[in-house]
Amino acid sequence: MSELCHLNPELLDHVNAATKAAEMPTAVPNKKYEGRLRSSRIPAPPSSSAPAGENDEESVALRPQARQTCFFQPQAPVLPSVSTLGTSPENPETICPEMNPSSASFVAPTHLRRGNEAKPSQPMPLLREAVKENEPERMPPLPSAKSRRKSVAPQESNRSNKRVSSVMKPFDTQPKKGKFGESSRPNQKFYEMIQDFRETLEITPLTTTDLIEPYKICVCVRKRPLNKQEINKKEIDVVSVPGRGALLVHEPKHKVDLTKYLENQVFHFDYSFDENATNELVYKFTAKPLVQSVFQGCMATCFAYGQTGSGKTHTMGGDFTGRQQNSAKGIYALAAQDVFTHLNHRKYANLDLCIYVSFFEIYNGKVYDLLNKKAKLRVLEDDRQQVQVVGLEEVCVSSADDVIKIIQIGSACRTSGQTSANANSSRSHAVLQIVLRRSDRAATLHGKFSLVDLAGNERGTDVSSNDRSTLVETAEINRSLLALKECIRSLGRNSDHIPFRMSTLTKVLRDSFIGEKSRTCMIAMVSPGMASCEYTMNTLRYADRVKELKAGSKAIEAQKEKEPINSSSEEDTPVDTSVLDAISQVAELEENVYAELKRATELVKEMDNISYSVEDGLPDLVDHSRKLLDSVLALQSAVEKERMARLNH
Ligand SMILES: Nc1ncnc2c1ncn2[C@@H]1O[C@H](COP(=O)(O)OP(=O)(O)OP(=O)(O)O)[C@@H](O)[C@H]1O
Repeated sequence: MSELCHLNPELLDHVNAATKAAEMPTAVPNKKYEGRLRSSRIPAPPSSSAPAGENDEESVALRPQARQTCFFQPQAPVLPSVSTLGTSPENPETICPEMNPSSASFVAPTHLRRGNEAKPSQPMPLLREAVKENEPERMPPLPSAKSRRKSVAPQESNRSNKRVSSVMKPFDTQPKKGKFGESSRPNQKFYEMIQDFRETLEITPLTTTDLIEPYKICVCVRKRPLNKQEINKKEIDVVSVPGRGALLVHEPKHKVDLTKYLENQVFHFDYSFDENATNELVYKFTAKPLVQSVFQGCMATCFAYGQTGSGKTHTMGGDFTGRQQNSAKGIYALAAQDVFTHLNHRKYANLDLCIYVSFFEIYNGKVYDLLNKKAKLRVLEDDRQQVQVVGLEEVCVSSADDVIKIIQIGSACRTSGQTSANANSSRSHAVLQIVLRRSDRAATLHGKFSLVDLAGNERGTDVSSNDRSTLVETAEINRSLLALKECIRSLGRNSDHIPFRMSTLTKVLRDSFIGEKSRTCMIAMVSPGMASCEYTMNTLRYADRVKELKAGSKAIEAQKEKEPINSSSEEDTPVDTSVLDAISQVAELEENVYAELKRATELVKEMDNISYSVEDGLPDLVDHSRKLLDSVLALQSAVEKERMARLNH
């Protein structure tokens, strides 16, 4: 589009003239459980013959509910205690365990014992296995619309459906309204369906006594509670965390005839944290094992990933009391405390280590030092592919309190000058690095822990309505998150090729993706509200992709091979990122031209000098003119590519 073409013809003339003058030839420069997650998606029931509007609410809910219950049976483990079913002060919507499913649509299997019942201990099978095994049985032919309510139970004749029918509640005795105390909330029906489903779940929240696995790549998920605003809006919570790494999203759906049903998507990660999990608990299973690895010489990285407002900063930087962030309660500070505990341990005393901290932000592919008034820094790669952030402040620290102060300074610097409406902190990646160096003259690197609060991943791909700067931001965020995923996947495969050059984020974290000494943990944060459902699904799919290729996850790979391929999977649908990539390319080349022009002003100053010698200065002029022309032509070509990409979009 012409308005996007920032190339000034005069600039080209200027460059061409300069080139001619220097007598040079013009040189033209020259990307579970549906899809991948398929096994865990509960597909929509076969299309009903029910006339739209007829007995809609009751009849509709029935079918999906029965299927959901069947689906979840095999994985219902026999587990110790239900805690999340209790009413939480933060989430008054949460159902009390003693509530009985009473909706006309509810079908609850008694064998799915509630957590407060006595159970034998038995490991929970992988959800995806359970789904697979029962897949043919969880979609019995549905009754006709008119007879639906009465005919469902007799039809439950196969193995899994027997279990379902054995616990069916008498429909007609059930109240139609106010079962969950609020008949007036928006999406009340979905709310009831979800609550009914939850009553079938075994809940096993992670506790501090659970085993911590030594993962090379660990991917986990954390659900935050509904916030005040969401509670005021009577938002419904569509995410359930049964524990043992499992998380469910109850996706509200409408059929063509407007009947409502849920698609319950199941994800399985290394750990899943529910809304009651504290930062300390999350820390214990995620970053804490990495601190130890750093003392053993590893390059460890812990990422907080998720949509804006999902809890990344709360997790990494600490929770808020009003506007005051409790920096001592975030993973940053908890890690710092552990670093000093290890440092003082006799096991590591002879290493003679010093601790350094740096804190920077990556916004639109540029690095800004948060410990030096957001000074813009350059990222350089040497011949040995060593990446340096030139001029980055590395502060020597002698206690965890020092680190906490640095976190406060850096966090304040990060958000300074921003209004909440214009906060770019959620559109930038914040990287806190805790570096262990030997106390020798060269301050030899021993280990490094990078803790990364990633930019919000909710940016869309609508290239028609947003302004250019938003598009550049979007392109950069998408690119860096894609690059990050690819780098972690390469690490998981032990691949020789790590595509770290794809983004500034992966460039500066290059050390973290190479070799045996790399350790990575990703905490995917999800918001529980129905309004965030799509973003939540995107977050979980991303995290699932990172996890699925974990090194040594042969069981998962073998399971995948057995699973049928669902061609409608969103995961497998290629996303057209061509426009955003083109925009991103233009932004990068524009920056190059700007840098060359700045250099030109330096040359002008030199020429102003009375002692300037044209003869001596000519090679510099030729060299610079050539570089300038190359960069401008490359920009011109990129602008043209962007125009074409937009036309084809
Ligand atoms: N686990 C949690 N428990 C209680 N409150 C939480 C939790 N997670 C997040 N919150 C609250 O939700 C709000 C948004 O969280 P936070 O700022 O951490 O989100 P974010 O993902 O970092 O967003 P952004 O990308 O915009 O920075 C904050 O008020 C935070 O205190």
